Amino acid sequence: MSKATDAVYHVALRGESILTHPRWNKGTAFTEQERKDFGLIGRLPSRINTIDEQCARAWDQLVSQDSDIQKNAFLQSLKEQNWVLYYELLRRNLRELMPIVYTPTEADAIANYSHLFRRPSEGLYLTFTDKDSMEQDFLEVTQGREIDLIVCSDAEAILGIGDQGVGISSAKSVIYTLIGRMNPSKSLAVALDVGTDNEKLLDDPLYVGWPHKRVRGEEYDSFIDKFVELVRKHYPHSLLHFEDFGVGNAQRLLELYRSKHAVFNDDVQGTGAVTLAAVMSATGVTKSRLSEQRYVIFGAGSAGLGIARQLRDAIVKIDGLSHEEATKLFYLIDKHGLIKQSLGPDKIRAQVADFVRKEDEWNGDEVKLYDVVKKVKPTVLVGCSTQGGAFTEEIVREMAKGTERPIILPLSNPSRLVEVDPTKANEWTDGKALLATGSPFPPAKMPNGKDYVIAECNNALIYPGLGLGTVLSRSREMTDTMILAGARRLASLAPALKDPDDALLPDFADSPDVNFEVTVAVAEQAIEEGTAGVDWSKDEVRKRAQEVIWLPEYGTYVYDLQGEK
Ligand SMILES: NC(=O)c1ccc[n+]([C@@H]2O[C@H](COP(=O)([O-])OP(=O)(O)OC[C@H]3O[C@@H](n4cnc5c(N)ncnc54)[C@H](O)[C@@H]3O)[C@@H](O)[C@H]2O)c1
Ligand SMILES: O=C(O)C[C@H](O)C(=O)O
Ligand SMILES: [Mg+2]
Repeated sequence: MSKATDAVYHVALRGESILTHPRWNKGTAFTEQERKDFGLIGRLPSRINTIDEQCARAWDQLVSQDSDIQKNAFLQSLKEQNWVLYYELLRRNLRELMPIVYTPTEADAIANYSHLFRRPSEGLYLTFTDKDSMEQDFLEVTQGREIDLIVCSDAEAILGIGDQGVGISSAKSVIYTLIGRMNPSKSLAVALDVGTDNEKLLDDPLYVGWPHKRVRGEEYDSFIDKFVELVRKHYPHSLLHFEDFGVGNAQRLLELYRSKHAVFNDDVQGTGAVTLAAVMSATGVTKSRLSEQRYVIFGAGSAGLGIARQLRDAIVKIDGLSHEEATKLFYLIDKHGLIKQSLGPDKIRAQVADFVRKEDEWNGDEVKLYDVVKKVKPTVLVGCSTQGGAFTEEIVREMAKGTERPIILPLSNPSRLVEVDPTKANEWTDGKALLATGSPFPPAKMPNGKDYVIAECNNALIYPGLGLGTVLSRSREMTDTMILAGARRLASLAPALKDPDDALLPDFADSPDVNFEVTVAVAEQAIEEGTAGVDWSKDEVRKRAQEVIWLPEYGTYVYDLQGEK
């Protein structure tokens, strides 16, 4: 592992410029020598603090904030001042602070982006009206930087809260550093502002984005294409991560670009991968195979379809069923009920065509979730519908009649949109349900009085590893088999495999080590299948993965006009 503490950095910034640069600022931790060399003596109070003392001070200030959203804003401003302190504070308190910087609080931060706005987030804003100067604007922000990872969003479907216009979220790139231990200088968050159809934002005089209806169709496509081409031209080896695009674009853009560049759609592929790992873990508990399950997926949008495809492909690959046989195990439900032939093309998106059920199996127009559960007797029920409370007591109890250990994964975020509160699902199934949720929830009580830990089945548990494995192996593509390798590695680390009463997935406190393993698995697979741009042995993959780890430690600075800025 790299030891930043021993690292010596040559830095070309002095005085105010180094104190206001979040990558280089150490605040009161600048040493005596550094204060002399960088012109800081008169700019800092005399006492030199350790990182421990700085963390203690920042923690006291953090806990004095009244609400989670204020804590989120405090941490955001800490990030703008001092990356090492920010990431170290989060690293030390990962479990407690993840829900503040990420889901669920991040949903509120994005929804209130314009009102909480103090200064632009570090990152790049590309607005439709400035499309002609896009390359210049892109280079203005990126020039001279080595960038491995670009996280972009057009904010049309932010978690389950819908269209948020220009609410740039650096939360997803923060996770690459926090959990993936990636150097934050090497990632870039990009807001693609193509307008918004959110009337509340359009009517809000304080809205900071482009107050215009969303651009769609060819104009939208050519804007996105221009951006992707810039990424390909200037950062051909980068990973381009798409986040929270609308359902009409997520899968479509992924298919359009995935053979040309290493692109990744987190909501489709990351969610598919983490859910596969959760189901593998749960079927480990029930000692059954993936191909022996009956799957009901409630909400057939980006996440639902990604999950269905990922599970289906794993069944083919691992259990050897044919594509058709595996597809038949799935029942997808969207807002018009079960996806079946009679709904017709208006109500069935092209992407779900594979999963359309035959009409002769079903009567009636719109078949509701309860009726599907009653007839199909699913063993696995997944929620990604944005419909809080949709898995009612009646539905959960009906499911429990048809299977001994119902696997119930209500994945919609943020917390208030969860399809069923896991405590309730546990109660209604007498502690039999195997549960994981998209947002963090407290443990439920088992009938024997023990806690049942609710695993967090959130794509953040795996996407940093999927991304870093792709970047590390210099792959031009993130293939389905690379993703499958990452999901299988994650599943192999599930606590429930050791103790069936334990959580279905590893805790977020362990997520850095878990993602390290995923990174290694993805890179190994890329090398084995020939997608990688390197040819390393397994030992070397592990060694290289360790070498690129970035830790939030200051190191020693030497003032050097030729140094880094
Ligand atoms: N846990 C995770 O890691 C994770 C990852 C991705 C998405 N999600 C969550 O899943 C949810 C969906 O995300 P998405 O990106 O797929 O959004 P999406 O908009 O692409 O999909 C939502 C789907 O739900 C359908 N839907 C709406 N009302 C419904 C109803 N009453 N009954 C059945 N279906 C209905 C919509 O028609 C749409 O197809 C969000 O809440 C999101 O936060 C969780
Ligand atoms: O952002 C998250 O917490 C997970 C996921 O990407 C989502 O859109 O809900
Ligand atoms: Mg998302």
